[in-house]
Amino acid sequence: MARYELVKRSVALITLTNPPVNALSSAVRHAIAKSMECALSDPKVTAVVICGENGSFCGGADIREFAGPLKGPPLVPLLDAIEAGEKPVVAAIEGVALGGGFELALVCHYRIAHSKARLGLPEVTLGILPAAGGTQRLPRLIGISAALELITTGRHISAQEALKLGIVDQVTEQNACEVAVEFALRAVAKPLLSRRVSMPCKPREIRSAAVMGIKRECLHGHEQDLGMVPSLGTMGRGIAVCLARVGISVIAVESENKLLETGRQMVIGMLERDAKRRGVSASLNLLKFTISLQDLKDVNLVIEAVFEDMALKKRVFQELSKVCRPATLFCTNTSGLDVDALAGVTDRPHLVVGMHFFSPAHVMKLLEVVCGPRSSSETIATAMSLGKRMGKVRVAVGNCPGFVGNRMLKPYIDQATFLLEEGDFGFAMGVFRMSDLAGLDVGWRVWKESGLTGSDVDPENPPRRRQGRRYCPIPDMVCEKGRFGQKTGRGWYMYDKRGGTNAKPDPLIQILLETYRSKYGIQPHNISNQEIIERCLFALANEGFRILEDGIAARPEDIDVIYLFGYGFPRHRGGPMFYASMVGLERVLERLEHYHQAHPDVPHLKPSPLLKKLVACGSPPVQKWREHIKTMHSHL
Ligand SMILES: CC/C=C/CC(=O)SCCNC(=O)CCNC(=O)[C@H](O)C(C)(C)COP(=O)(O)OP(=O)(O)OC[C@H]1O[C@@H](n2cnc3c(N)ncnc32)[C@H](O)[C@@H]1OP(=O)(O)O
Repeated sequence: MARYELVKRSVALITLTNPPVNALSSAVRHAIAKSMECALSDPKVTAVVICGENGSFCGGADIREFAGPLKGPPLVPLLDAIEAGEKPVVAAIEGVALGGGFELALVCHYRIAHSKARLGLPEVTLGILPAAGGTQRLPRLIGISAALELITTGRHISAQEALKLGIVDQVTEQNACEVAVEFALRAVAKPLLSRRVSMPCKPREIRSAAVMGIKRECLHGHEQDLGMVPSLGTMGRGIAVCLARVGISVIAVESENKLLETGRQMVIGMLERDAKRRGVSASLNLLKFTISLQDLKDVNLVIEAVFEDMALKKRVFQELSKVCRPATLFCTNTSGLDVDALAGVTDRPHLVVGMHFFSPAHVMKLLEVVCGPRSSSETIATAMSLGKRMGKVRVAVGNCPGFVGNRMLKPYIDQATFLLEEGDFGFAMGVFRMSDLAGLDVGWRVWKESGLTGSDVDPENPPRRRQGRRYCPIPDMVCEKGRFGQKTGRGWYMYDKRGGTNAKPDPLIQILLETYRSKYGIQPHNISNQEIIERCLFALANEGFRILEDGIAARPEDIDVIYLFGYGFPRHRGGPMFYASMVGLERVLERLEHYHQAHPDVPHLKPSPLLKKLVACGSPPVQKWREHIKTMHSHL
């Protein structure tokens, strides 16, 4: 199903032989895998050429196998391995490269096409989507709009158009295979990194990881021992489960034997339930629990998930630097702290990266991979690839307070609380339910740390203003009453019990609001649904535009993915940035200008320069915004 031969003494020529169009049957995939193994392990081979017999590169999946179950090696890991290989691979495309065949060509480091060749992703015409990397690699190669057009129409393109788009490196009238062999010989000395379309850098393989966390209670109970005896908290447990269920050995670190036993039982229970649901056996043998940091000395990677406190995290990383091997990667699970400040206390800042999991970590799909300015490409690639292995939707983001998701949340929540201050407490769901679920004390602690509230701050001097801008102290007042949300059974709403989920309006909150408004002479007025939506969502999107300008997210689609998978943004709205584009950027700008004029002390309502620029350029569609953004984070 594939012929393997050595030509020109050093080029492995792999010819697919599955007539009539060399489709990727299970036997062909198997033969490609075997041939690639030979080529990569044979020291005589310096380069590889893949071509198809009888003037056809590859017609994609073998439609004759569609009726039966999938057999043989899966295509995606095979393609990834070709791309990641250390010897240049050249695709010699004659006839057709369609569907999976085109995806095979995309993982080759170079593509030579005969002038009569045709390429395309016709999956959509079969009612499916390209699922072997085409939807990721093609946009990276030729940009989102050109790729989307090809993916959504399924159109075949000529070799000339492929050359113009940047899909192929050369078009030839001669035998494409012979041209490709010569090309491969010249490619031997050239670096491969930039030729890998999906990954600018090869990730490390992670076989073992440690997960460590410190619960809040431990923070207060064992202050002297911080960093020396961490313990596994809620996030740590979820992360440990995610790792073990994909076959990675996990050392979970606990602070003391009693907690060790509780943690062990909880993780084992979670893994067993998960395995039962999936009809597989639980991988309990991969788990080890310890109270000794010394046990981490040989792990490939550590995911620190200690309590969200910078001083504590720094101490943990200092300890880890002493214990772990110099090559061990350090990941911090923080929801907004400075990843670079943590990297700075280690002996290996280039090996430090943020992995922001969302709670519960074994359930929530989203993972923000936070790239610090000193994180190496390999470190980022490894975190992205590990996230993929864990089944996460991963988005690489830059390092700033709150990263993307939580940074955008601030203006959104601010607007909701200002609306609460001004008018009707009318949200049946939304910000307040979400805050109750997340825990109101989380934001309260952040505000205290940033000097917005707390015993050092005089709330009346001046009232309802902090750091020169409008400030609503109602959330602080709720927290001061010990109402931290669902976990305490009381928050913005009341619940039937601690940890309960059945939210009911609480008359005490209504009284608190009325007292507050009368103290400050606020006349409540009805606020239209339209104003609520516009102020909250346009402020959210406005911060998204700022994030794009700052190079913290590479593209608006990334922001939308974060909001869809991490923050429950309604799927049918497409995410905050897509929603803004659907509403119309001109309207978003006009409304933000209107609200900023009415609330000049709320800087988040001031339209961002990027939004203004896009409107001035005629409000291009989302996929074109990138062309108008100057700052791009080097890693994203
Ligand atoms: C594994 C990862 C999954 C990826 C998804 C996919 O790859 S989906 C499949 C994507 N590929 C296609 O949709 C290609 C469909 N085929 C065509 O468009 C055309 O057949 C062609 C390749 C452009 C050739 O067209 P032409 O007009 O020259 O010839 P025919 O249409 O008459 O086809 C000739 C014979 O080839 C058989 N054939 C075509 N494609 C496949 C295929 N993918 N698998 C198996 N066999 C294929 C076709 O059935 C004809 O056979 P006959 O025995 O002569 O009838």
